[in-house]
Amino acid sequence: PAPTPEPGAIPPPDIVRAAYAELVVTDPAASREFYVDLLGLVVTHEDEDTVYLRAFEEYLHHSLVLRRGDGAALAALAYRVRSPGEVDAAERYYRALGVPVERRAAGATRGIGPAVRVLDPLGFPLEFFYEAEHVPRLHQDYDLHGAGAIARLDHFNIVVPDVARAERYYRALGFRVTEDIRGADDTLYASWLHRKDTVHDIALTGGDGPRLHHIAFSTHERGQVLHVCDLLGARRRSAHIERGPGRHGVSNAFYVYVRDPDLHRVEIYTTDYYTGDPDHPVLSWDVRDNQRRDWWGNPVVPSWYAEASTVLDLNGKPQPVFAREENHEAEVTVGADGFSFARDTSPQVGSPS
Ligand SMILES: O=S(=O)(O)c1ccc(O)c(O)c1
Ligand SMILES: [Fe+2]
Repeated sequence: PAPTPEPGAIPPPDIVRAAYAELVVTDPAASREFYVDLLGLVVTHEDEDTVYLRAFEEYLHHSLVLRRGDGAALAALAYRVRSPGEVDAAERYYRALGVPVERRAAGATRGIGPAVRVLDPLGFPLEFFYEAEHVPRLHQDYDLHGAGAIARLDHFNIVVPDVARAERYYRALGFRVTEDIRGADDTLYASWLHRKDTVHDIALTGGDGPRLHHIAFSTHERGQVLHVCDLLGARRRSAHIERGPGRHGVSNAFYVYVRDPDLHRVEIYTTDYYTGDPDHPVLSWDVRDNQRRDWWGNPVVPSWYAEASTVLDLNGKPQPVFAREENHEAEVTVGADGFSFARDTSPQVGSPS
């Protein structure tokens, strides 16, 4: 079981939201072209090995760092905490869990203040910070926005072998579950948890892990998601589109997934829903419901279930991946994509009567 502290032993850090990801990329110039020229993110700072990117609504230095390395991987998922003291709280909490913990001086990552990096019990390199350099917010610089203007980073999605264990760990960190996908035998296939008042800051996808499934950016409107797709088509780069566009069942968000030059997966996502009241109810889906992952019942491409990014430890070493022991979602559903039934019981078009 995940080493979670006795309730009330050491309080977890007060986490505000998912704030930035640091990805290792093998060709920063190719990655820059993808994230800037195709997705439209803004360069806050760059040197020959590193590019610091942000979206138009963001005033912190960056929400994505691309750093040159030999192998594509996740170097860190960073959460913003509510005050400088909560960085110390993060250090105390994770030292009590007995996992690797490193203090980082201001500037260890350009634009970020004093921070703590940990290798968490799930095997993910997490960073907790408060202070960060403010840079101009471009939310009304409409002359700089493309028609697909990305507003902000929204969430991380990680692949973990044991979703229930991971969910316990994140709930102990103060995250609250908004939606999940369960089997008839109560197997937990996926779970979405939040700190900010949207559907999630972190999503847990059952599979061989630790691996990074995707990072997601939000736009304000569905048309902006569609423009990203149209722009990729216009540039003859449609091969970057992996899944969608479509409407999610879980979260109700409109989405598309693209793969970057290193095959890191990025979701462009919009119009999920408010989750800020204390009694916000959990929405549970049946794994056999073929509208759970796409509200229109469109198939989930196999690569979306199977492929994910390698995760590094605090010394930059790729983490071993452990096989999921429970059922894999892609295998428990039947039919074209493994779907078995829609939410209603109307006869399936084209299915044998
Ligand atoms: O495919 S799902 O509807 O389960 C889904 C919902 C929200 C997400 O952010 C996501 O990546 C996937
Ligand atoms: Fe997502």
